[in-house]
Amino acid sequence: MDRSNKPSAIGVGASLPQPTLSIKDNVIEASLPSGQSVTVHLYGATVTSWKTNGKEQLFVSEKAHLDGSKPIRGGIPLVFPVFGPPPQNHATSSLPQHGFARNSNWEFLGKSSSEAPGRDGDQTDLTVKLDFGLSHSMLTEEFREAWPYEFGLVYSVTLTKDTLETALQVRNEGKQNFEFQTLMHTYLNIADISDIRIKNLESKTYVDKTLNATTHTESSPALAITQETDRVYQSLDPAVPIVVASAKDDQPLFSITREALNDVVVWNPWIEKAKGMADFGPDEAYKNMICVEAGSVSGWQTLEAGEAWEGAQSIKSRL
Ligand SMILES: O=P(O)(O)OC[C@H]1O[C@@H](O)[C@H](O)[C@@H](O)[C@@H]1O
Repeated sequence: MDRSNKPSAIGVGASLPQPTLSIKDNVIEASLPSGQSVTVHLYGATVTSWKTNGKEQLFVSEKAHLDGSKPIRGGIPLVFPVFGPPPQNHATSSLPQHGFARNSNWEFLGKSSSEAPGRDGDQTDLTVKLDFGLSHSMLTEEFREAWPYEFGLVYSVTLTKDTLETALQVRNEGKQNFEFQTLMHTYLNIADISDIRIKNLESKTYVDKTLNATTHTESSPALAITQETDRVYQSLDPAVPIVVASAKDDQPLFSITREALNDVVVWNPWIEKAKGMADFGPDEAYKNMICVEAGSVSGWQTLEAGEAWEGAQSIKSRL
């Protein structure tokens, strides 16, 4: 993941095609000349579409609320500063499930283009990065009271020829330390849940939220999803990709590497839970999604006054 943000040398006085950007009704869309595109709603800075070769790579529920009345059911909602229901007697206790980042209005900080060396020698691959910001003063009064810390978030969404990268920087801009959890709640679009296997989780410890949060060790080298699944895999090596592979030919459909996000949640609501979610639809759509969520959620990150932390994921898709 090169997020060095080198300014584009091409395009200055040259006629090479450049990334395009559109901003309409609080929705930002960027496209690369090679055809890939990404869409981000300012509500939650939620990535709601990522297309490569005209194919949608992210799942969004047909019943998702896109009007800012509810976190968006699909794409990549961002979880911060607490994952799941907040614990009692903690600084996050008064916040809603998964915190406030996914249900706050972010600001668009701008677009930057950069060039990466092309795969075939002298060719250059363009990338486009979109930055979004959220800080204490932008929160609703209710959230400001529930979590009264001076923080700054910068969320960067970078589109390359074959990857989507999302990076979150958390800054403590106040005088007191705070604790946080964060997670990129990625809904991957798949043709059929019975045709995928999740690899590189074998021998890893996980908490099974469908079994009273008991701890287990993964025995499968290629995990099939055959029922409601809600597992928090812990202490993974972020450089080892989590691979969602096709069961038919064992080829990767998605490959996810991370930086400083050592936990991975695997979630599929399955039949009954899907039916029970008012914003999930159609009912059968649980077959077309798998959430593989890179995060830092099994403990708390403590951020001291003036300090910053950064975590990131890079999702590569089969083109
Ligand atoms: O319905 P929400 O708040 O978007 O959460 C969806 C799921 O998100 C997952 O990350 C959690 O592990 C699940 O327990 C939860 O059900």
